Amino acid sequence: MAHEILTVAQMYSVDRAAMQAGIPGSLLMERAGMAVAREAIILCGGRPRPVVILCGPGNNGGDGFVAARHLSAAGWRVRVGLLGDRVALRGDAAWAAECWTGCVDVASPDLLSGAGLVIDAMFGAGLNRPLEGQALALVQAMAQPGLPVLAVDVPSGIHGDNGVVLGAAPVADVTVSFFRPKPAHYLYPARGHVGRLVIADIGIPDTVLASIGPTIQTNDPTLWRAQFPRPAVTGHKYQRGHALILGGTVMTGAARLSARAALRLGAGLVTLACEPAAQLVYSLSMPSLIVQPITDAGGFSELLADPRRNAVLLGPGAGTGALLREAVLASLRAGKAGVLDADFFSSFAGALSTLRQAGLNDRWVLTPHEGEFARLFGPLTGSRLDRARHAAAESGAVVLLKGPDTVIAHPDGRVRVNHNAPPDLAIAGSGDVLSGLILALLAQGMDPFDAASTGAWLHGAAGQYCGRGLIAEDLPEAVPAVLKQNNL
Ligand SMILES: NC(=O)C1=CN([C@@H]2O[C@H](COP(=O)(O)OP(=O)(O)OC[C@H]3O[C@@H](n4cnc5c(N)ncnc54)[C@H](OP(=O)(O)O)[C@@H]3O)[C@@H](O)[C@H]2O)[C@@H](O)CC1
Ligand SMILES: Nc1ncnc2c1ncn2[C@@H]1O[C@H](COP(=O)(O)OP(=O)(O)O)[C@@H](O)[C@H]1O
Ligand SMILES: [K+]
Repeated sequence: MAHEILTVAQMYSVDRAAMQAGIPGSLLMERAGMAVAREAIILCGGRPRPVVILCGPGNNGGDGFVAARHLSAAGWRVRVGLLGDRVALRGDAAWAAECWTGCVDVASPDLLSGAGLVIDAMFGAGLNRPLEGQALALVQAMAQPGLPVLAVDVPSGIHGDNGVVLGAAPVADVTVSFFRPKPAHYLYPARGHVGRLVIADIGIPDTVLASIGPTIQTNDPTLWRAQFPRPAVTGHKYQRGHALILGGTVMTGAARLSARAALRLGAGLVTLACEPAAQLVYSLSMPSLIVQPITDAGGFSELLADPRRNAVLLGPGAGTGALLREAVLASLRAGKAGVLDADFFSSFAGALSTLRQAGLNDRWVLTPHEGEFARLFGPLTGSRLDRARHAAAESGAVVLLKGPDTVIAHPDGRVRVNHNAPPDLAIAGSGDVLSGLILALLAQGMDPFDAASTGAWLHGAAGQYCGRGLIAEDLPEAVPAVLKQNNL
């Protein structure tokens, strides 16, 4: 299964490389339009419906003309509406329009009356400004209840790279794109407009990717299955890593959730360090948890001195006092691997250089949600993907930017987009479970970028497994079933 996501610029390079390899652009367009026609037939259960195809002035419109020809040949009643002037069509789009022998109307909202399906072939990769005028009116007209929409490449109005809606965009039932997906197919808000995504093979050989060097991937077990830690037959607990968590005194639920997740995902031992006032809460919560009372950061440093304690989680429920700050700096200086989450971001707001000086590097995973992200990194611009990548480069650490489209970025520029998380995960404590999952994988020696990817995916899978009504406590308990289900 292919995991690459290509930016619009990379897709244009792919196009050029395919043509240099001797595949004419018109052939690519022919196959693209055929794929669109095929998916329209599937969408309508094989029963022809009156279809309106709205074609734009570029090659996206060209795909529409090809689809029109194939649907018409299959016995469908096809009306084509063109946005712009027919004589202004160029290149392959002009060729595709010439091959269409039916009539071509001026694209207008009236055309849609009586339609059983609309194919949106107005703008794809070439969208370069917000929709207005007639294009905007057409998108608004597509929002009729009960009118299915099939989008070609991307719903018109969606920018392929950043997932932003420029003005307006239809909410498609199906989007048919070609060769590889674009970032917008996975990033919100665009993802909410894409519907079912079909990536059609239009005969571009995978070999063209060698010269492109894609850096963005969709997150999936095939990327990290081979690195997933499994207990050795003759292994003992110390070979499965010893995770260390700093627990707070007031919000004790957070660190308990993290600890539970770390234990469930196979960390050999989990120690939770806390002030004596909270010791009983933690001790009584989980018999398998080791609880170590500490009175200050010196006590935490003593725990760090044991090299077997190889992975540290700092932040969930930890409060924003001196203890957390000093524990973070001591852990970085000690050269541990770990996860920095939750209260860590308030404690180190705008203090990236302090963290870097203390030794923040790619053994560490930062797991902010949008608000926490802005606290540490400031108001960065660009897509979530751009911002996570920028933050990873700036911090030197792996950055996992949480959300329905969690983005995981490595400082070397690699990025993965997670896409299996159900909205049921948007609940208190859910992020604490995620950081505990990643901690367990780091403790077991997994590469931090893979650990973050694996943690995000398992978190999404656990959310799906529990379904509606889940609470954060359910997620660690779902881990054994999810591992079994996925043969991990
Ligand atoms: N391998 C591949 O990738 C393959 C790609 N293929 C297809 O090619 C598509 C890309 O084609 P493309 O480059 O011609 O761009 P496209 O999306 O048609 O738009 C450009 C036109 O829109 C105009 N325009 C832009 N924004 C506008 C706005 N807001 N409002 C109004 N006008 C606006 C812009 O006008 P201008 O900026 O010049 O004024 C220009 O005329 C791609 O999405 C896929 O469907 C397949 O055929 C096969 C293989
Ligand atoms: N709409 C959503 N769909 C899917 N996952 C979501 C959605 N909203 C949040 N999440 C996930 O839920 C978790 C919430 O984490 P966070 O905000 O840190 O919660 P908490 O601090 O209460 O633990 C993150 O893993 C995030 O990716
Ligand atoms: K489109």
